[in-house]
Formats: sequence, C-alpha cells, structure tokens
Amino acid sequence: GVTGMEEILARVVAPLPTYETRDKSPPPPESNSLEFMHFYGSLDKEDKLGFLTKLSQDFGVDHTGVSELALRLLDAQLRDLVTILQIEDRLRYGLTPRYKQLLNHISRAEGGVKFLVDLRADVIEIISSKACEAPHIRDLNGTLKSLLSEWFSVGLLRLERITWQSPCEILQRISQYEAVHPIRNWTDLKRRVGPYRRCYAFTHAAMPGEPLVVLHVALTEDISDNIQSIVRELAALDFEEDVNKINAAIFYSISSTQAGLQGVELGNYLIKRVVRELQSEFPHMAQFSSLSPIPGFSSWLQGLLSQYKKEGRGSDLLSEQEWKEVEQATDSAPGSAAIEALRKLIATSEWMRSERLTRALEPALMRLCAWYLYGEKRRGYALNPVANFHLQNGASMWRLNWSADTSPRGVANSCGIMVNYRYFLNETSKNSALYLQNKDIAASEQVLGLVSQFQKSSKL
Ligand SMILES: CC(C)(COP(=O)(O)OP(=O)(O)O)[C@@H](O)C(=O)NCCC(N)=O
Repeated sequence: GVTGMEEILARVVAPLPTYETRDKSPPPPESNSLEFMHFYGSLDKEDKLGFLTKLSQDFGVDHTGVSELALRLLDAQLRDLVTILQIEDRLRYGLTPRYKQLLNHISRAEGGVKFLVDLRADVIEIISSKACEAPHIRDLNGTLKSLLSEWFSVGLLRLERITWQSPCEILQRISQYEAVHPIRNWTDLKRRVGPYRRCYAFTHAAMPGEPLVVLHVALTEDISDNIQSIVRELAALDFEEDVNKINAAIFYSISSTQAGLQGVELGNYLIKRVVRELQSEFPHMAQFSSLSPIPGFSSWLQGLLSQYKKEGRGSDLLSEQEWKEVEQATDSAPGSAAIEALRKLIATSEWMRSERLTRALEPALMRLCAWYLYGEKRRGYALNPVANFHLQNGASMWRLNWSADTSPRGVANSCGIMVNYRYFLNETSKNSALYLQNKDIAASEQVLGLVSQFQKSSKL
C-alpha cells in the first residue's frame, strides 16, 4: 500500500548529506539497498508505477535549495572567481537527486547492476506508454542512463566470441535473443557459429553469462545481396575456412538484449570492435557491410497507396505501362480500382506469385523503397529504425537488393528487398557527424539514382 511505500522510501533513501559533510558521511547500511531491491521486486506493475513516481518526485532534487543557490550565484557575479567557483560547486552538488546515492549503493550490492538495468527498463516502459506524465520520471531515467553509460562503457565490456564450444547457457541465450532471423534448431545454431561465420557478444563482469548485445557475421567473398545464402538450411560444414574466399564481413543480425541499456549505444560499439577484431584476423579484409531488413516498408507503401488513391494521384507512383500491367494482372479498371488492387497485392504478397507482375513491379518497388529509406523522415532523421541505427554509426546506404529475402516474412515486411549499409572505415566518423548534425544521408550512386527516379515520376 501507499503508506508502506512512503515508509520504505523515507527509511532507505538516505537524505543527501550537507555540502560540508558530503565526503565525510558514512555510506548507509547495505541493508537499505537490499531492502529496496527486495521491496521493489515484490511490487506488481501498477505499484511499480506508483513507487517510481513517488521516488522520483519526493526523493529527487531539492528545487528550493537549488533556486536559492542559483540566486546566490547570480549575486556573486561581480565577486572574485574563487567565490564564484565555490558557489557553482555547491549548485552542482545541490542538483544531485537524493535517490542517486541509493542507486550508487545498489550497484555495489550483489546483482545490483542487473537490478538497475531492469529498473531502467521499467522506467522506459512507463515513459513510452505515457502511463504517467510526471516529468520527474524523465529525470530518473536520465540519472539511470548516465550511471549505466559509465558502468557499461566500452573499456569495462568484454568482447566474447561465441563458438560451438561456448557454454550451453550462452548458446541457449544467443538463440533465444536472436531477433532478426530466428534460429530454428541446433543445426541452424551450429551453422551460425561454424565455418565462415562469427558470432560476438559484449559481456560485463557485473552480469556474468548475460550477452548484452549480439552480432552475427558471415565471412564471404564479396558483399552478400541475399539472406537465404547466409541462413539457409545446410549441413554444417566441418572444414576450416579457406582464407582466399574471405574478403568481406557481412553483419546480418544484431540484437541488444537489455531494454534498460537503450541509448547506451552498445550495438554501435560492438560493430566497431568486431571490425577491429576481424581486421587483425584477416588483414586483407576490406569490405564491411550489413545485410539489413527493411521493416515497415510494406505497410508504409500500403498507406501511401491509400493516400494517393484518395487524392487521385496514382499516376505519380507508377508509370502508364506499370499501371497497365497491374490492371491486366488484377483485371481491374484503371484509376482507384487499380490502386486498391495493387494495395491488396502488396498486403497479401500475392504479386510475388506472378512472374510477369514481379518483373513489372520491380523497378517501381525498388524506387519506392529507396525513397522510403532515404526520403521518409521522423524529426529529420531516417524514419526506418534500422537505417537510422546504421547511419548514426556512420555507415552509408550502399545497395538495395531485389528478392534478397524471399521468406514469407521478408516478402510481407519489405516486398523481399534488403539493403546493405556499408562501413567505409575511413569515412564512418565523418558520415556519422554529418548525419547527426545536418541529417545528411551518405548514399551510393545506385541509391541516389533510384531516389531521383522516384522524384521524377512522383514530381516530389
Ligand atoms: C539495433 C540495436 C541492436 C541497436 O542497439 P544499440 O546500439 O544499443 O542502440 P541503442 O539501443 O543504444 O539506441 C537495437 O536497437 C536492437 O536490438 N533492435 C532490434 C533488433 C534489430 N536489429 O533491429
């Protein structure tokens, strides 16, 4: 109940020591941390929301104290620098939320770091579900994120290569966490860590046996243009890699496993770290690229077709000839009926069954997909989350691949198209800065060509 929460919080969230005694006060008993963790663990989702709201509101920053210090700082502007710096330091300390010490102490308890990672996952869920508008909960998220970013900085992470000899519990976790191309069975898993494959994970001493982010790599002769050649069912090859057939590293799946570490950029660091690892193992390797899905393209396209149907602008999406093919294949009248018919074909993946329709639609779907990846934005950045991830890392949108994923899921999600985000090593930091600051997308001639085809045909 509420009184229970109030009582617990007042007892275990020690008041912030005064500025003068900030380095002299003894740490609160570890029992406070253990009691907090135990109590929180016993709450259901509803109560967790109430508890975290109370923690962030009533045990955060002393706003009155801060505004008084701010006034004192203003008054001191004409004083000597030493005085000003002293008051600034008081202000800096005054902005420390009362609960921050408790979070620090919890991190030193057994299982405390994992507890805080999961606690932030709860906070993120509360914020994204808009379950409560309390602005203080964002402060709590910010404090947790900055603490976790320090504890999970690259220097404190361990790069582990996962092989068939890795402990079963790690292999089991790898197959459980694989979010992009689900692992079907032991044979599939063995293939993913076998010859011409690499699987790496970051782990942290505070969370033993827990892969924090997992990267799957295929070692190939050149940059892969389809996923079937990478994940198809094949008897696991037993012979060692033939180094002459290895010139490229294809990142075909990456998944972070801890929701509470969102924003800590582990995936980006893992890719960069693995590139260095592979360069030392294969000094001549010069091609590093992802082979990425394009989740959301199909549904975006269906939405676009509905919108253009309403506005009677079908001719802006497909050429005369392309519409003719659709009308014939679906026996529909020109105009909105044909648009609706095409929308249905995309929604049911029916178009894939007809050789003729596939050939007719390829140019249109490729230029629409190029526009979806390159032109569609959210707050100025790429709308597609996978594109945004790789572009933030400094990769360039290098090649769209037709019928790259012919699995039912691949056709349903992105009309079977996949994209290579290529990592030109001496350009990633420049590309990343240009993308993050100016929202410029680094793209190849092939992609830019498809985009300009779309713009010409739709007069965008
Ligand atoms: C793509 C991933 C690995 C990026 O993680 P990370 O680099 O830690 O980014 P962030 O979560 O810190 O923003 C992550 O967003 C993820 O697991 N996405 C779901 C699976 C996928 N590959 O899209």
